[in-house]
Amino acid sequence: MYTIKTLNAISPVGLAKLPATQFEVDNDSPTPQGILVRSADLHEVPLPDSLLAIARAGAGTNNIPIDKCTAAGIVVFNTPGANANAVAELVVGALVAGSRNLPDAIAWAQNLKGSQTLAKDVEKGKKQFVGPELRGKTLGVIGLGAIGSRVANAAVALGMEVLGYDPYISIDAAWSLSRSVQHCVSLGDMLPRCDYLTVHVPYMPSTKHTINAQTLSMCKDGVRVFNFARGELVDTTAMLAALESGKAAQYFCDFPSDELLGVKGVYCTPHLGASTPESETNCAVMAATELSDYLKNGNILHSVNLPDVQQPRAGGRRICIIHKNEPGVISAITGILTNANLNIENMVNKGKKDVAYTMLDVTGTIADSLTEQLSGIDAVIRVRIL
Ligand SMILES: NC(=O)c1ccc[n+]([C@@H]2O[C@H](COP(=O)([O-])OP(=O)(O)OC[C@H]3O[C@@H](n4cnc5c(N)ncnc54)[C@H](O)[C@@H]3O)[C@@H](O)[C@H]2O)c1
Ligand SMILES: O=C(O)[C@H](O)COP(=O)(O)O
Repeated sequence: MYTIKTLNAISPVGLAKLPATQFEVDNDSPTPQGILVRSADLHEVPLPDSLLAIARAGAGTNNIPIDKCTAAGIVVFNTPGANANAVAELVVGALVAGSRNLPDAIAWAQNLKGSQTLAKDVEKGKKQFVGPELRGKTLGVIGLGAIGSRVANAAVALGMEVLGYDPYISIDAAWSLSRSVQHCVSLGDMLPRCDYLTVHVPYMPSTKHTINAQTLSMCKDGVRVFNFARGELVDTTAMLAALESGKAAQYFCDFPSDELLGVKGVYCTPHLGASTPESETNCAVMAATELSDYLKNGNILHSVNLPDVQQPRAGGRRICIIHKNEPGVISAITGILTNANLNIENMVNKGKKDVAYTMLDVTGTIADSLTEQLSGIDAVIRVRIL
């Protein structure tokens, strides 16, 4: 029986992937083997020794202390692409809403309630909300992953000229991108040409303040900026100055902060990008499935800190070892298994940066001391025998 703790509301369709015969969901457990989380911040939360895996039902993992998890042999999963459609639709909605001044226009129309001259007021007042069509305008997309590529393709379909910047684009994302999206090799190549700019990169130290005073200065006057990725990607002080000077006309942001709220030209939504029933279900199902397959079978799919390793069971017992990615570990492991008179039926080893994962299916009698012997190898971080 595995104990799973959920730190945010996780869709019941996802939790149904953890049947009560094998899993108990106990949110008060001090010793869970698995955690299911959305945006709850785990940086200051103690990680118990019992914890084997954390599954983030969503894309961004900046709320999880990844290096600390890796050092403790805790596998961190996310759910790539599972909420991308929800975010992309919201961004397209924001592009239209921003361009046509819908938030201000709606608020203005609400204030007409009770007017005796409503129809006249409408016709007289509407000119203040005139805004440009998207067709023929230029959109810059920074980050062409699951979300950025969908936004770029949708903008092409709306008749926009689309510029894309992503020096690390994956092969899958590149294949899914419309051929009309123009490749920019630098932000300097893209920013001076954009009427609209949207950012879809993960938040990491290297992407902090991707939009800053310098990058904003390269933009066209009156640029409209959309940030449905992470608040930290945009330097708020620089953004507010750009709005004040007219360099930027609008800033749509899914991450409200006190400085942003109430400022003319700023439109904040309450982190709504993934908040659709479809995406909540997709993310929860994917996260629960990843967690279940790792806990029961040692298989790793969509981990952000360990290599993806999966293989069907080949009989006997399965030994799963997380270890440092350095020479001599495999021979030390196989030496111990040989001395223990165990036969290796199947074995796979993969590394990712400084860490590696070795999974072996063995036949023979496993002694109680085997976990301790394998854990005694200097480079070994965690051993599980399933
Ligand atoms: N508002 C929301 O509710 C919501 C929902 C989902 C995701 N997000 C955020 O959006 C981000 C992107 O999500 P995704 O599903 O598209 O992720 P993804 O991993 O599919 O795509 C990210 C892309 O950014 C690119 N990239 C990385 N560093 C870059 C850089 N310095 N310059 C340009 N490109 C760079 C990567 O190559 C990749 O193609 C997530 O990390 C998350 O922070 C927000
Ligand atoms: O990175 C993500 O997937 C989003 O920010 C969604 O976060 P949420 O699951 O808390 O809505």
